[in-house]
Amino acid sequence: MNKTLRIGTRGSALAMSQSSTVADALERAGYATELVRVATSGDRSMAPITEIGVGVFTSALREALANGEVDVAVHSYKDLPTAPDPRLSLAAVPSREDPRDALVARDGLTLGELPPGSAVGTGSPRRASQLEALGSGLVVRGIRGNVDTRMRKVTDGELDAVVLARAGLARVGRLEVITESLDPLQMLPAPAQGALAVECRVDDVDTEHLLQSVMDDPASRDAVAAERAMLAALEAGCSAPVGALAGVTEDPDEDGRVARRLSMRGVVATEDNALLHASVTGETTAAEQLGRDVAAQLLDARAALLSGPGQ
Ligand SMILES: NCc1[nH]cc(CCC(=O)O)c1CC(=O)O
Repeated sequence: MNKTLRIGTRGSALAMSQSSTVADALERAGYATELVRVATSGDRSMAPITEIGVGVFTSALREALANGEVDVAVHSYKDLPTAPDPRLSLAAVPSREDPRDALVARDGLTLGELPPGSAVGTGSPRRASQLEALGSGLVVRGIRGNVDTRMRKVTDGELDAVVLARAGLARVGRLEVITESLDPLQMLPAPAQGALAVECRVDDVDTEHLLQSVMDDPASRDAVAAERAMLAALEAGCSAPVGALAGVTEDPDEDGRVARRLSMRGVVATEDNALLHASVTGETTAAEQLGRDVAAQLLDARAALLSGPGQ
């Protein structure tokens, strides 16, 4: 392929960093690239994410790709709607960044050190319900905006802390502001947090093969596939906040063959904000089924809870 690959990207610092990573990998492999900025409704609106809905950051980029304005689209995987777009192919899931959520707190404090009554900013119902479930008296405040806007609320003293994706801070070179990377035992990240989705048109097989061979990471792809399958199954069954994290380990068996195993945990909050957890382990070849198994366990636990004792 000797044409220049046009890579569609949002204009935010996070998006530019993500698309540059993809461009750099392609350039290193000997291909010419060009970044093309596409504005999205999510960038133009300051309304809470819970009101403007999923897909606000990704739909304009997907349209530009489907229309042929660009050849490649780079998304934060967790921002993509779970329904596949039949016009597009998920050509690559590059090696995932650290998926944990991160606390940025005043005076270097950790989550456990924040006194009762501390104001913690997040616009995410998933983060809010897991913070409240700690039982340490934290007061969750809704916030939005880019990384700098959110962190300024801590520097200005308006909030005691904010919770952000560690991957977002890593990508904009701000890891030093983190006062604690949150243990997934307490705070499960959003499904696919820290992963990128690199898409091309479904009929553009040359670009599809190129992206796959240059930057697909099967372990990241499988982990994220399990988490997203869990999310999709839960979306069908309830509208509650969802967290999930899968990991892939490679164990040589007795014959020296490498078995790739996937373990994952999931969490969902009930209407009255109790957390339900479930977990599963199995072969990576069944990644999506494993995700659906966790979702089924969570829906069963929720049904049992709602039907009450003795029924
Ligand atoms: N919801 C917005 C969003 N989409 C992707 C990231 C960070 C990078 C990632 O998780 O891949 C963020 C910011 C955040 O949640 O703090």
